[in-house]
Amino acid sequence: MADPEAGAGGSPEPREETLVEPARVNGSAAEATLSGTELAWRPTGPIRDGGGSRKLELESDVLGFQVEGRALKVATFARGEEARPPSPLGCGGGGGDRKRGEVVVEMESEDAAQRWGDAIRDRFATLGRPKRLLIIVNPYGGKRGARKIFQTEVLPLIEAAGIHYIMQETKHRLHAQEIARSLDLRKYDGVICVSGDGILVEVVNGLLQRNDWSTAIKVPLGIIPAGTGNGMVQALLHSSGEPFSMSNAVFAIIRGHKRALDVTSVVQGKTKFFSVMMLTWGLVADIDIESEKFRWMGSARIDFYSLLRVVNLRRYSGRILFVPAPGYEGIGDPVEHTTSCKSNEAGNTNEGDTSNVCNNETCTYSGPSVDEADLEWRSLNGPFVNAWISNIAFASEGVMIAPQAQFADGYLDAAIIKDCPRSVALRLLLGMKDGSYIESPYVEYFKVKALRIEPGLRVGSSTIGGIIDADGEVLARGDVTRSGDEPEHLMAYGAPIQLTVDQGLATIFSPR
Ligand SMILES: Nc1ncnc2c1ncn2[C@@H]1O[C@H](COP(=O)(O)OP(=O)(O)OP(=O)(O)O)[C@@H](O)[C@H]1O
Repeated sequence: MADPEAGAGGSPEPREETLVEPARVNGSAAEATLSGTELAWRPTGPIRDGGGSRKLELESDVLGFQVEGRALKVATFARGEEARPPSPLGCGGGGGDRKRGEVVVEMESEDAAQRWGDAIRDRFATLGRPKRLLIIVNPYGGKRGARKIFQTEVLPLIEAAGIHYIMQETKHRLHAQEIARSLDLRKYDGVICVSGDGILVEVVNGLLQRNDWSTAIKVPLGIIPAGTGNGMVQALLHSSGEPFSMSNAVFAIIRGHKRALDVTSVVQGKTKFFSVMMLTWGLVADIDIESEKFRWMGSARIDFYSLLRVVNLRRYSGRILFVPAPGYEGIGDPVEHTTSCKSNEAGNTNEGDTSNVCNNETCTYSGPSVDEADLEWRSLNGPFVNAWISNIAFASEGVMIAPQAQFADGYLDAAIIKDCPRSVALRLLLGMKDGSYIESPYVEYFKVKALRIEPGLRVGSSTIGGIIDADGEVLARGDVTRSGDEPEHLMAYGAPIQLTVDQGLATIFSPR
């Protein structure tokens, strides 16, 4: 029944009706109340099983519900206990793992149960929860566990939340990009990747290759960690104070909170790659990519190869040019004159709008509009040991590369390791666990609006260069000739590669 007092008190905001109903909650007589997005009940008869007054926040404690006859069955996913006693301060939550549970509210009539079901449905709608998802599963990523993760960790929660879904497995490299390029976005409230970070990046690139890229890129993206590194999930959960776990990643998507995400255009001539995480050149890229040949060692391969690389520390010559963010104008030296890495796109018919590349059939995204004349470039000169250029704080669960990075501040965080002794390089690698390495005098840490790498050769060699890797994809390689099974690299090592940021262009599901 409806509470006649609800909405009284002169509040200017239109308020949802408060529902109050005599019921049996998990078998005990109680008075149930639905007020705003809070479902509460207090016992009206003998208290059983230690039960007293309880409440659930629909937003943060509830996966979904079903109405069956007179019963309203609420699937809970609360921390610690199924539903918590009201806090004297009016706030709940706290630490601890979430556990699934069920609260059965048995009403006196089917009509009442139906009315409550409708009211809860309306209140979920105001929370922006997704109703239909496309879920892309990469059975090949990480330890080849994505299929199982989907079945055992994702599906039970998605089904309890009443979300309709289509699942599609990737069949080959760049398949997720193809899916994103052609999918009918009207059918979905989000695209979820059960994979490593690489598939998320393929989806972003696919969306930006569409004619309708400017609306397509707004589809909320989500990621469930099933890859080798999982930096994006770690960055999202850490920024909200949530521990890294599969269920926290899934529930973040179900709850429907979203945040804007910068997209970086990585450009060399006419070649483009769109990144949402990071680019690395030097020591870390060498460790990441070259250690592949020791995959048989399992996770020890990274530690083993890191040590090997530190003992035989490589330095790379070259230049890093950048347009500093406000507050970082003192880093490096001023540069008199630079020329853009961006080519004049043949067939670009949208003069004055550099966000589009058009030919006769298509009009895709080409990166943010930047007036080169307005930019004041500065530079750092090599030799360098490593360069990280990142939009998010974490490269993987245990590697914090850019502690001050923000998802949508419109800047990239650069952490440049200058020439240093081997013992320092080892300490810096260890300090990447918690981000403390950026305090070293051998590291320049700053934010940029744009950045250009002019990668040079390994110091002491007249032929060998390094590796440039963006979001796990090898963009350019100057160290070896490509082996037969390695995909063709997008860019040439040696020619400049430019990065510019489009602030908050994409959208991602996030716990907060
Ligand atoms: N069926 C498939 N067979 C082979 N490769 C695939 C398949 N599906 C996707 N891929 C490729 O797998 C790569 C890795 O994907 P993902 O990001 O999910 O995993 P990862 O664990 O982070 O990566 P990696 O294991 O390579 O470090 C992507 O480049 C993607 O194109």
